[in-house]
Amino acid sequence: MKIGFIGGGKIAQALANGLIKAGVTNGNKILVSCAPEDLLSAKAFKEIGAEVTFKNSKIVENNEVVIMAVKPSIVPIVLQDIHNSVSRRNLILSVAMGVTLKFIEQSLPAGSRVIRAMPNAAAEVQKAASVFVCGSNTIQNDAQIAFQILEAVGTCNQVEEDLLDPITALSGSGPAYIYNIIEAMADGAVKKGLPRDLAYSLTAQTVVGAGQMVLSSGLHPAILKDNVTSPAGIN
Ligand SMILES: NC(=O)C1=CN([C@@H]2O[C@H](COP(=O)(O)OP(=O)(O)OC[C@H]3O[C@@H](n4cnc5c(N)ncnc54)[C@H](OP(=O)(O)O)[C@@H]3O)[C@@H](O)[C@H]2O)C=CC1
Ligand SMILES: O=C(O)[C@@H]1CCC=N1
Repeated sequence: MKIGFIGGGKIAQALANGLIKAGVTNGNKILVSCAPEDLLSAKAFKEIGAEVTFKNSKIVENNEVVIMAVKPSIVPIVLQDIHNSVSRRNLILSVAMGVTLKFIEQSLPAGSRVIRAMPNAAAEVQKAASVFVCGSNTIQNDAQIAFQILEAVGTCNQVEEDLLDPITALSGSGPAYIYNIIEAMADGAVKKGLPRDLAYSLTAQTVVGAGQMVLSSGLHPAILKDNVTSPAGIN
C-alpha cells in the first residue's frame, strides 16, 4: 500500500516502521513531508527508504491514503497547505489528538473523506491499541483501509467520536504511564541489588504478562491481583 505521511515525527515513524514490519507497505511506497528544520525525522524516513518532501500538498497529490501526524496546533496550517490539492480521491487519516472530524472536514473541500484515529507508540512493535472514527463523507471501503492499517500494528476498534478524548487519555497516552511504572519498579529492584538491565527486562516482561493475563483470562483485574497476593505474602 502506498502511504503518505504529513509530519514525520514519533508516531509517524512508529506507524511507518510497524506497517513495514507487517508487510502492509515498504519504504519505497512511503512519501513523507517533514518540517524543513526537522532533519532528524527526514533522516529517519530516508533510512527506511522513504521519499521525503517539505511540501505537504505533494503528499496529497501523490497518495490516496494520507496519514496526518502533526501536533494539534499545526493541523490548521497543514489543512490550509493541502486544501487546494485534496479531492475525493484522497482519504485523510488524522491521528491528531483532540482535532474533531467537523473541524477537519470544514477546513477541507466539501465531501473530503476523513477518518480520525488514535493509535499509540507501540505501533512500532505491532502491539498498538488503536481506534478510529469515520467522517461523514467516507465511502464503504474507507473503514476497511483504516482497519488494514491499524490492525497491522496492533488491535483496532471502530468507535464513536465522543469516545476519542477518553481513549486518547487511556491508550493513546497510556504507554507513558506504564513506562513510568516500569521505571519505578525497576529502580526499586536496582536498589535491592538487581543489575539494571535485569531489572528492566523482568519488569517489562511482568507488564507484558499481566496485560496478557487480563486479555486472555477474561478475569477481572482484581481477581488476578488476588491470585498473586497471598496473605502476608506467605500464607
Ligand atoms: N506520540 C504518540 O505516542 C502519539 C501521538 N499522536 C498524535 O500524533 C501527532 C504527532 O505527535 P508526535 O508524533 O508525538 O509529534 P512529533 O512532534 O514527534 O511529530 C510531529 C512532526 O510534525 C512536524 N511538523 C511541524 N510542523 C509541520 C508542518 N507544517 N508540516 C509538516 N510537518 C510538520 C514536526 O517537525 P518539528 O519537530 O520540526 O516541529 C514533527 O517532526 C499529535 O497530534 C499527537 O496527538 C497520537 C497517538 C500517539
Ligand atoms: O501527547 C500527545 O500528543 C499524544 C496523544 C496521545 C499520546 N500522545
